[in-house]
Formats: sequence, C-alpha cells, structure tokens
Amino acid sequence: MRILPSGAPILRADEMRAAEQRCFGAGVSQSELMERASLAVAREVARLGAGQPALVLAGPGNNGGDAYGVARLLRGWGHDVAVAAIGRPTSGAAAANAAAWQGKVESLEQVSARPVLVDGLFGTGMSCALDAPVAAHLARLVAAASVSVAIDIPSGIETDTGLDLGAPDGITATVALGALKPAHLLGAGVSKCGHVLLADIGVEPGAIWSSIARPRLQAPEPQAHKYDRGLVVVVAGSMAGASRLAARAALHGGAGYVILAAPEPATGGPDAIVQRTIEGRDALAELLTDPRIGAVVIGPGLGRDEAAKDLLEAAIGCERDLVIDGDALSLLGEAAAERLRTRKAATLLTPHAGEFARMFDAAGSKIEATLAAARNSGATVIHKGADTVIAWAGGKAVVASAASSWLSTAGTGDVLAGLVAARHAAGGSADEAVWLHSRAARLAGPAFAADDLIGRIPVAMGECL
Ligand SMILES: NC(=O)C1=CN([C@@H]2O[C@H](COP(=O)(O)OP(=O)(O)OC[C@H]3O[C@@H](n4cnc5c(N)ncnc54)[C@H](O)[C@@H]3O)[C@@H](O)[C@H]2O)[C@H](O)CC1
Ligand SMILES: [K+]
Repeated sequence: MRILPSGAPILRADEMRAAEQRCFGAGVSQSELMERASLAVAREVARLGAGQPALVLAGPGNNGGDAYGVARLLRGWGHDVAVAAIGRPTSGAAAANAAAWQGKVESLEQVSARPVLVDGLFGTGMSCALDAPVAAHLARLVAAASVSVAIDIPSGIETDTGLDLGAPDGITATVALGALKPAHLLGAGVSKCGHVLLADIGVEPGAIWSSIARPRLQAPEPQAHKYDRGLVVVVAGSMAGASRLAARAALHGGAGYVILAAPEPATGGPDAIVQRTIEGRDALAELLTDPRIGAVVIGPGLGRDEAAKDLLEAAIGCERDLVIDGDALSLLGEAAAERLRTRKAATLLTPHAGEFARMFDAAGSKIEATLAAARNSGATVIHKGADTVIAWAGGKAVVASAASSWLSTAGTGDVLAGLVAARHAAGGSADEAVWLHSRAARLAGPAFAADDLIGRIPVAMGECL
C-alpha cells in the first residue's frame, strides 16, 4: 500500500507557481526557497538511501536547480555523489546551484547506474512527452537503483492530469514540494510516484482541493432515536441482490432505519431492514413524501426497463436527498445535468468512468471534469476509480487514490451507494463514505466479496470515533 499524505493541499502547476510568487513577494528569495526544497529532498535521500552511492539527475530548469542543491548537500554530508544532466539551468537560483556544484557533470548516456537515483530532470514544467532516449536512460537508471527518489514529481508525468508522458516504473518515493499536485493522485501518478512524501517549504498553498482524510465521527447522542441517525430508503429494481447490498451497507454505515422498497419482498438479509412492497411510480412517489427520509438510493439493481424509468422519475421528482448510482445513472445519460439542476433537494451521483463519460464532458483532468459536472448538475459527484474524485458544486474537491485494487469485484459499487446514503442521512459528507469504503476494503484483505466489505464498515467507523 503506498503512502500518501492525507488531508493535504493539491495545487496545479500554475497555482504552485502563484504560491511561490506570493512567497517571493513576502520577502523569501528564490535561492532560499530552492535551498529549502533541496534540503527536504536531500534528507529523504539520505534516510532512504542509507549512505549508498548516489546518482543525481539534473534537468535544465528549477527541478534541476533543486537537484544540484541535493547533490551538493549530500556530498557535504559525506555521501558519494555523481551528477548527470540534461542541458543546464541558465538563470536564477537554479543556475547558481549548478555553478556551485564542484563535481563533474556527465551525460545521461555515459553515466553508470548507482544504487541510489535522484530524479531532478523535470517537475511542474513538464510540457510534452519525454524524448524517447531520455525516457529510456531514465528507466534504465531507475531500474538499476535499489532506491529512487523523484524531486517534486517523477519526470514524465503531466502535473495537472497525471497523464503518462514517458515516466519510468519503479520510483520508490516522490518528495512533493510545498503541496501535492494532481500528478501525485491521478492517472499514471497512482502507480508511478511510489510513496508520496510532502515537504513543507514555507509556501502557503491556499488550496481548495485536498487528498482524502480520515473522517471524525461521533457516536449517537444518548437520547438519539433511529430517525435522528437517518432514515434511508433503497429503491429496488429487477436485481434484488444489488439493492440488498446497498441496504445492508446503509444499515452498517450508521443509518438508524433502512427501508428496502421493492416490487416483492426480498428473502434473506437482516430483519432490521424494513421491507416495503412498492410497485410503480405513484406508489414510490407516495412513499418518498415522508419528510423523515434522510436519503433515497436508486440505481443498484434497478435495471433499465420501463418500470425502472418510472421509478427513476418518481425519485428525481421527490423532495428528498437522493443518491443516484449504477443503472439509474445510465438511464439519465447526457440529460443528467439538465434533469438534476432543478432539484430542490441534494443529489449525490456515484458514477464510474464509463457512466461519467455517458453523462458529462470528460475534458481536462479528472478533478476538473468532475468539478464541471458538479457545477453543471448542482450535484455532489463521486467519480470512482483507482483515483476517486469527490467534487462539490461550490468548487471543493477531494481525491482518494490509495484504494485497494481488490475493490474491483461485483457489488462494491452497490455497497458504496448505500454507504453514501447512510453518511449523508446522518449529516456526514460524501468523502466520509469514500474513506470508510476504502478502509473497509483494506480491512477485508485480498479477494473479498462485496458482502464481506459490509461487515468491515463498522470496524472502519470505529477507527474514526
Ligand atoms: N519556482 C521556484 O523558484 C522553485 C521551483 N521549484 C522546483 O521547480 C520545478 C519547476 O521548475 P520549472 O523550471 O518550471 O520546470 P522544470 O524544471 O520542471 O522543467 C524545466 C524545463 O524543461 C523544459 N521541458 C519541459 N518538458 C520537457 C520535455 N518533455 N523534454 C525536454 N524539456 C522539457 C521546459 O522548458 C521547462 O521549463 C518544480 O517542480 C520544483 O521542483 C523548487 O522546488 C522551489 C523553488
Ligand atoms: K522530477
């Protein structure tokens, strides 16, 4: 499991540069800022490299400037350090750091591999794919190292999107400078950054995007009753199993009362789930007039036939907070934003990538596309995947990207939908549910079934009290 700072600020490249400018404006010199960055990285390299011979790769810009600083510090601490470079910084603190390096500088082609590799070729200035020879030499040198550390971002990952522009596999750890970037959490960054460590270099990020954090939950008040804790209605369709998973997840996710509204009573499952026989649009619309309902879930096992469409109409038309998942998202399709933005109550969507692409424009990074979807639909959007982005219409975004890959099994989405409804009905936020779902998966270990996940939710909640 990779280490990733939780609750940490995320900045795009331009936002990071603006934050650095604010720092300069406050009187911090560029060489001071670069020295803080170099010191943070050198300390991690000394720790992780345990004194083995190191090879520092230095690029033509400020990422390279950091690299020359790292090389100088390591050598000053007695480490055996070699430097290889692409180009040479020509201005500012980076040029000064390059000039202060007393040792020789080799080319990527001629330099021999060493046990410790520091990647200071490119950082937030990556603007296009790495030249193939550069990518090949970088991959060779990373593969030959027993420990490899990337400065700020592994070279070859696009800062704002996580797009792979030729980055090597196998980086041990990335030292993010000042703030996380989307590259540490999205796309190729999920697998290519290795462990991500965040170095504070005294820059005030001022970010409204952050990495997911463990939620703080409260036990129910002594005088609480089931409605206080949240009444969740799960609308069942043709595949009862999926809606039962969602209902059980809602129950174990803290809801005080769960109703499973289905055309015919489902057999099995906890008796604590209240079965209501509901057939057709009007009957469901009637049930959903109950003001005590904290959240309605529709989608798991709904199916996509006419009956399903009728139930979805009733759910969208009701004045209750609504979680829309799975088949219901597919039925909405590209009409989603228009259909949902007029709803008076809260709406939460839980699309995977395919469902998202059928509903919204996927342009830009996954964070920006999800934020645009939230703004256009007025809904909170949980855009699932190895990197899950939770975005609110007001512009806030939370990214979770250390989830267990064992979640790729049938029914885990149904569990998440029920959990989102339970946390919402209890007054919690969508990212709470995502954190609990991911933690429950970790606790369930390898090769779990979605049913096993449900039993771990209370354990995950126990870690948040
Ligand atoms: N701003 C500061 O004072 C500090 C910045 N920090 C570090 O600086 C980098 C960002 O540096 P920048 O000079 O903007 O860009 P890079 O060093 O990442 O790239 C250098 C340069 O390379 C060219 N380039 C881009 N892509 C390619 C490519 N595929 N092939 C060849 N050349 C390419 C382009 O011209 C770039 O300008 C940041 O990550 C931090 O590491 C310090 O940490 C703090 C002070
Ligand atoms: K780098």
